[in-house]
Amino acid sequence: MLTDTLPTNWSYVSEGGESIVFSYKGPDNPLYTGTVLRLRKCSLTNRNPPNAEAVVFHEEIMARLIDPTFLPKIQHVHVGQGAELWLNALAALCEPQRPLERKRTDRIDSRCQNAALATDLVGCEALTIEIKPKWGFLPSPTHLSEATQPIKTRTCRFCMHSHLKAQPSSFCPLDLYSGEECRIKKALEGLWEVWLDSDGAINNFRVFVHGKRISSEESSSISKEATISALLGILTTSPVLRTLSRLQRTLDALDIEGLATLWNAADVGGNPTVSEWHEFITSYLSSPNAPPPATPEHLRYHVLAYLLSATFKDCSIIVGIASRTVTVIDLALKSIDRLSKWEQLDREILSAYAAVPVQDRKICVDAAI
Ligand SMILES: O=P(O)(O)O[C@@H]1[C@@H](OP(=O)(O)O)[C@H](OP(=O)(O)O)[C@H](O)[C@H](OP(=O)(O)O)[C@H]1OP(=O)(O)O
Ligand SMILES: Nc1ncnc2c1ncn2[C@@H]1O[C@H](COP(=O)(O)OP(=O)(O)OP(=O)(O)O)[C@@H](O)[C@H]1O
Repeated sequence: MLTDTLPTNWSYVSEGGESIVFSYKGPDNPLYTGTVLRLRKCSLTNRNPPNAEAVVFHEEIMARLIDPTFLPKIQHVHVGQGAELWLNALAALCEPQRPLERKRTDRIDSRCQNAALATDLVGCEALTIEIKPKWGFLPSPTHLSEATQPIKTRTCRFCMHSHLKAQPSSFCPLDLYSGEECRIKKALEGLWEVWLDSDGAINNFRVFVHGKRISSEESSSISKEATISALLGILTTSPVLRTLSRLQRTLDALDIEGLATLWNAADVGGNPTVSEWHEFITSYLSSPNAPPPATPEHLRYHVLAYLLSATFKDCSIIVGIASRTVTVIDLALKSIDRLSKWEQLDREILSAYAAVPVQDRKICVDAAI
């Protein structure tokens, strides 16, 4: 039980929209040494399932799509007796280290009895880099409307979304996923620039030194050239980015536009059970490049595929510089009730980008087309 450890044994690492993560720094313990603790946060927008379900999804479903060598080991843990007190103490301890914008919106969910322990990917190395690579493909034109087809097949979703958010960036994910050394280098330099310019506010690049996230103001403590060169050597030889873009692409065969046409004609249903996920994965793996036709009777297949694609579009990788390891994190299950949000966001992104004069639009090159 977690409450057998002291809240002070856990040191704040980082957090996302749904979870907050701590690294174990207490006395040697076979259960906790070398692990991080992932706790659920509570906010008005928290839609993720409880951690127990998230662990099953990770261990059973994700492990069928990504070689477990490239995944952290995750296990479910009970917080134990006195959970609320223990979690409140941890919440108070970490508050000074949390980013302001996160403090304003959420906190550790101190009523939650469940948590997850995962392999600590940043605490055991001198230098680790976290990259959120986002969408790694241009959609096939087949299911796009006449209006969006010329735009979506030239500029990638990340570059258009950055325009909508008024966060111009020289980083294009398609460079990072390209498999070509010079393009990956350009992407890494773009990420480095974004890190420096946004002071870490943009979440695509994070740097950890001995398990502590460093701010861009501390960037002089590491060498940019040496770090990019090491990252380049690791990423060009690892299959992880290729796997992620292949999964994203093959699981999103219709684009949200084609999927929306289908769901307007049939009922999407509720969130899948674990056994439905297993059936889906078996069907997908039998012919990943040949999905069923885009007809209402295959809506459920395409919806499940799109949900998984969304997970892979939003995950991150952690690269251990000395260990030369690449590990995929944040493979969180997305809820079916986000479909209409994604359709709406797609419309907003496209309408903002359509207003950019054609000659000023970015041309993103999808190496796999
Ligand atoms: O839609 P996107 O591409 O902005 O992705 C969201 C992410 O935004 P960003 O990567 O900053 O652009 C967003 O990241 P941040 O919270 O901005 O760090 C979340 O990852 C969000 O997923 P969830 O609500 O945590 O399940 C992500 O939402 P989903 O699209 O996965 O629903
Ligand atoms: N196994 C791990 N080892 C070390 N650090 C980790 C590990 N897992 C997550 N982290 C750190 O904690 C942060 C938050 O974790 P995670 O991305 O899983 O949370 P999230 O709330 O689901 O994120 P998002 O809102 O982006 O979906 C990560 O960005 C990473 O910096």
